Amino acid sequence: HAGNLVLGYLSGVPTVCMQGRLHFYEGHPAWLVTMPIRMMKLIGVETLIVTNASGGLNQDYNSGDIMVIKDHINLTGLTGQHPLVGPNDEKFGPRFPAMTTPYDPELRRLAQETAKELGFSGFMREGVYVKVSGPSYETPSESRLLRKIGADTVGMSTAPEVVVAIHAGMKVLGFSMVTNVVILKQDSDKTPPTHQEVMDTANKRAKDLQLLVKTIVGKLASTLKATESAATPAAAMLHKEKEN
Ligand SMILES: O=P(O)(O)O[C@H]1O[C@H](CO)[C@@H](O)[C@H]1O
Ligand SMILES: Nc1nc2[nH]cnc2c(=O)[nH]1
Repeated sequence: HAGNLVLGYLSGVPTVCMQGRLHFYEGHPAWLVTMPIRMMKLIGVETLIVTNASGGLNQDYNSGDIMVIKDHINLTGLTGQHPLVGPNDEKFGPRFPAMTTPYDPELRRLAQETAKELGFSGFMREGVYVKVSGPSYETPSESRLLRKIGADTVGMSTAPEVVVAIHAGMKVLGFSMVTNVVILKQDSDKTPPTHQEVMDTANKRAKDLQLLVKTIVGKLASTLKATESAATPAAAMLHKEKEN
């Protein structure tokens, strides 16, 4: 991961883009992993679009599919590594935030509609993402467990960032790209996952996901109050930059 924070305009909308993210398995505590989300909130970001690479637990899924995230299971959060543990900062949100609808239904509908227009329907899905700690990939028994509790894809990120975004009142849209189909059976003759496979599949599908996100952001432009004004600190900074 490049580790850059890129500020600019995407389809005319002031945008902050993270080139890479922090992960819990790298040794960072959950609150630090999600710090960039709070930073985005403070500079005026209203909508968060998250993407990830994941293993397909749903055996109908293929490598290269893009799943619109309908809901998540924050497994590490449920078991104690929750990003909001510690004193609550009321400036961001309440002590006990609801997580009933973390992924905005209107944005999900827009994503599916846009994907259809772009001819992407053949590889679009909608389902549930489960976040585990990693860094090891799952054993077949662990994968069957995750499938049984209702997950369609599995990965090592995203859910903590989304929880912090929802706590702070942001709208969220999420995409999970299936980079490998998870092995559910013991003694399978299928090839075990590798990070190289994950990166290769992600790179092959990257242009499609980029176009999808760019088109969605373009459609959102008319509804975002910051677009043509310097309504937020980030937008103000970018407007100034544009004028110079
Ligand atoms: O979730 P992202 O960061 O997209 O990446 C996924 O791919 C990596 C494993 O190959 C893990 O980091 C996992 O979480
Ligand atoms: N935990 C997990 N993370 C992934 N990221 C990409 N593929 C996978 C996978 O199979 N399991």
